[in-house]
Amino acid sequence: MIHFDNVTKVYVNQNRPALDHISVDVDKGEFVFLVGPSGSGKSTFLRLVLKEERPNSGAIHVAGKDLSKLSNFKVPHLRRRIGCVFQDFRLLPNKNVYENVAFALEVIGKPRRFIRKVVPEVIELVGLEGKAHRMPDELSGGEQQRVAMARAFVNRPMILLADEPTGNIDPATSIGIMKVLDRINRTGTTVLMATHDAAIVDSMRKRVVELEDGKIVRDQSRGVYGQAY
Ligand SMILES: Nc1ncnc2c1ncn2[C@@H]1O[C@H](COP(=O)(O)OP(=O)(O)OP(=O)(O)O)[C@@H](O)[C@H]1O
Repeated sequence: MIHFDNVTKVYVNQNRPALDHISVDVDKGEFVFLVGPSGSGKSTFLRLVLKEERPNSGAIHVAGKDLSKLSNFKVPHLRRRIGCVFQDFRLLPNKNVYENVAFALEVIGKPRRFIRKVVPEVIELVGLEGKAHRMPDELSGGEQQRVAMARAFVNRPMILLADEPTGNIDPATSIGIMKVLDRINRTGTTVLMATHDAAIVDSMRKRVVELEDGKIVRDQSRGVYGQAY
């Protein structure tokens, strides 16, 4: 589903590569944690998957497509098939829960009847039933992140990228967020989550890919956050 072959990314005006000869394969339906210190290249990895950045060398395939051969006008199509969740939720503040989720489908031209059917289903999947008419500022941080996950998932993406989704959320609430991500993963969506949250990584026991200075220093199935010596 995601295939990096000897990928190097050096940002303009940086002498050190953000990613340095990275090769990794993520299969369809996998759940992978991307861990590593600040600046190790996690966000760069996610941006390359979305073709928000281009590598200096190496090849990237996402869902069978060679991103270097994907023309600019096809990039939005790729991004439609990849849901994204961020640390800071990024909800539309003047739209309620239902409208925030529905908007993701409206902008890609889905019919109203379809939207009316699937939005309530996804709101229920993330555990927000009964809160569809709340505005973002009437929700807790954990609830806002559930809305962001519903919005990312409502179009049934093949991949969900999550960049520090529990970064602004207390530990007890984070467990609920991870249950939702796990539920999304169980529908067959490949989940790639960059995180510093050791407790979450240790409790989930999923594949862990660790970056350090742009290099993969560990790739462990059913892994933990820190190195298991
Ligand atoms: N747009 C950019 N321009 C120049 N350098 C950048 C840019 N984005 C990231 N970098 C550099 O690339 C390296 C990797 O950064 P990246 O954001 O991928 O790390 P990260 O592991 O996601 O860090 P964090 O955990 O703090 O989010 C760092 O040295 C960073 O300073």
